[in-house]
Amino acid sequence: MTPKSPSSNLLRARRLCCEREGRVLFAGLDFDLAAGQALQVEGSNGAGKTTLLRTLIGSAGDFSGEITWNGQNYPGALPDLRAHLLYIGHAAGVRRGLTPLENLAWYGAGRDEAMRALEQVDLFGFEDSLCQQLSAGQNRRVALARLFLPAAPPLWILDEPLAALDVAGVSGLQGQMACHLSRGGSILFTSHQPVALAGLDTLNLSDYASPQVAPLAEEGVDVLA
Ligand SMILES: Nc1ncnc2c1ncn2[C@@H]1O[C@H](COP(=O)(O)OP(=O)(O)OP(=O)(O)O)[C@@H](O)[C@H]1O
Repeated sequence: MTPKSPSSNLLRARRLCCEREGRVLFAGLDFDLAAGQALQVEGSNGAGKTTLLRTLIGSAGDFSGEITWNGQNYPGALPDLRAHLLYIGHAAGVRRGLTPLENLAWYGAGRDEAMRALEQVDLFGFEDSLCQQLSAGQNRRVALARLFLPAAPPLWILDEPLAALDVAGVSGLQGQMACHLSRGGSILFTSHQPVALAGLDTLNLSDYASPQVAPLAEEGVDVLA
């Protein structure tokens, strides 16, 4: 197989619609994510941000519309997408019975590169502590340390990466995101906080929300005041 240049990496959605429990979360959603581009998915609680991300990584197959990766349609594109993807979900994917070093080793990192990544997220001295003994913010930093490994894949999909981080943590992560973009990587992420990234594009799910059918106050139907 001929290796693709970073500039050929492109995630694209057209007329994307997701529905949960009979409720349309978003419909008619279009976006392109190219190499070197960052896209922040915005929307209120329950708008469907996590659902969108899980759909894009192939964990939720119930959607209508079209998603392509490098020109190939889902679900056929998913094996190649996953080979180029680093996904950090809401739950961060940290194995709490392991140490930070062991967590990074699970993702294939050698000790030296894992130590360097843990230093970057200010976890030096905690590398051998069990994650279950670390704070919420420190566990988030363990998850985010994967972004600081030299072999980090080109496409990052991150669900609330800034959650639980202190000011220095936010600043360090923003710096690493900028560095990734400058190397031709791409990032799609959610955040309820503003993120300082040059050239950041936004995708607000409220622009794609369908009007919901209001409950009818029919005779014999109880409607809460
Ligand atoms: N597997 C599922 N089964 C049923 N309903 C679901 C499922 N996944 C999500 N939902 C519903 O879809 C809606 C959107 O959820 P989602 O987690 O995508 O929102 P969000 O925009 O990420 O919210 P938040 O900002 O609070 O994290 C919610 O009402 C949720 O209950």
